[in-house]
Amino acid sequence: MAPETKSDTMFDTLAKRVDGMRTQWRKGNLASALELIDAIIRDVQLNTMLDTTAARRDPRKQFLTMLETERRQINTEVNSKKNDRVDAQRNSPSDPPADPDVWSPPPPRPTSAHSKRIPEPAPKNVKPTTTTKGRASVSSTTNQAAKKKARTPSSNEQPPTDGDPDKGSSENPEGKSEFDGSAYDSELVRAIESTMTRSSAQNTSWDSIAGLHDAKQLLTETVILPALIPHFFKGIRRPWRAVCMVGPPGTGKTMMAKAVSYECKTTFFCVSCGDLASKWRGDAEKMVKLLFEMARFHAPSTIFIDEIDTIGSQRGGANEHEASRRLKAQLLVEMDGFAGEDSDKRVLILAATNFPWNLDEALRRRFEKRIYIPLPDQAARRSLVEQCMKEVNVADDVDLNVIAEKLDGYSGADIVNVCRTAAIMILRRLSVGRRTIEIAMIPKEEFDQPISADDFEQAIRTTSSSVNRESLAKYEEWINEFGSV
Ligand SMILES: Nc1ncnc2c1ncn2[C@@H]1O[C@H](COP(=O)(O)OP(=O)(O)OP(=O)(O)O)[C@@H](O)[C@H]1O
Repeated sequence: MAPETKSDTMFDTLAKRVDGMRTQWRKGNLASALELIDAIIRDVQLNTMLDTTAARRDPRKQFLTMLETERRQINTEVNSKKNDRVDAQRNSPSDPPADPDVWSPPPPRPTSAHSKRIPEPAPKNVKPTTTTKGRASVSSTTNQAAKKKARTPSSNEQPPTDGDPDKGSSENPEGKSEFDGSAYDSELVRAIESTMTRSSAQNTSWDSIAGLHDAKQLLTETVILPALIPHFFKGIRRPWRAVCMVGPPGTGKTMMAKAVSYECKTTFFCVSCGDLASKWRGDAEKMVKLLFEMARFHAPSTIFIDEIDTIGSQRGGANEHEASRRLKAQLLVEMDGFAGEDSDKRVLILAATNFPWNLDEALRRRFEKRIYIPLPDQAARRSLVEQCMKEVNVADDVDLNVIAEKLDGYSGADIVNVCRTAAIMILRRLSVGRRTIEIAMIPKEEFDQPISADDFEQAIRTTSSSVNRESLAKYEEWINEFGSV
């Protein structure tokens, strides 16, 4: 039997998540099933690990196709439920209207019918599933949705006209807004949809990020305060709309973007430019347009563009592909276009790059704020180790200040890695001289032995920092020249 690879393990984990999603689906928790499947699709799309060998490429693609087909089926169920509800309301006018903000679970269905309709998970040897093209729509439960609901026209009012800002949208019977993507290929709408996380599903808070006080302060001024005291952020004090985070890999740039979205309760769109530039090469320009359109529709929104350097690298170079050129041009147009919009349609762009020196000059200028997300300092390292170890026993002889000192030069992601390694050292110790079955028989309490200073020592020795020290000087040089805080 072939040895298990990392991508096998990953497929297994994904299969478990698919099972969880299907359980929600079976129970009729469609909103929750949709959120779960969105997250799975996004992770599969982002997870290049699943693509590491040519042999895996097809299963991954088929897995995605299968997920997308299921996603459409759930959406169809959502829509048919809405229609049922409308019909029911029409037929019994004396009934009080259902509260649109309250999700009422549908009656349970016979399991047999469902097990027939929902295909069994087969992520490892997925059978190809045919995709259907058609109109796709995106639902969201943002604050904006509630605002839109408040101004829903009555049935005898005219639908929005060309000049209406809600053009391209429609209201469903629950009062939640739906983005009408009929002008675009449904594949594109689905791709953007899978990058979107509803505000209620965000779970990264400021407190979960160790250190980075300056960056947090700037982003608080940029996004959180303008939402709280809009009267102050007018005219010359208008809030910043585009911030670029620059720094070594694994320092928390993505976490910062998620936390901003969480703290501000905005709809979060997370796109990787690597994906835009490669997977959607022919359509990347349209993708950018659609992304901004959807973000405006679901405003307040945060668009997080990772690896901005791969799309925004120096223009006009000999290697610049025509498609990349058009993609960049579209991004510039969109960024200019939304700059003057009112606060009701707030869309914040947060970008991240590990290679700021590759950024196109015009694009660099559009990011009004360019901030450095450095390696964690001593206090941040200590706090991160403490945070990582809060679920496990740490021996009294462990001095977290000493550990933090030894981790100088490590990124946040490296530190998490070291802590995980230290935390499983106990398993390595207990495994010595034992067969697998004997390890399985070890009483649970034995695993609860505290993690010792020696465990940390070994973990640090075997886990190197992923950050190249020479590159640190380069970041500092760039930020001194182009930084804006
Ligand atoms: N300051 C931090 N506080 C807490 N956790 C952190 C911090 N920095 C990094 N991490 C950990 O590292 C992981 C990776 O962080 P993240 O993806 O935000 O880094 P990044 O800067 O966006 O990396 P890249 O540039 O490679 O995309 C996080 O999931 C988290 O576990």
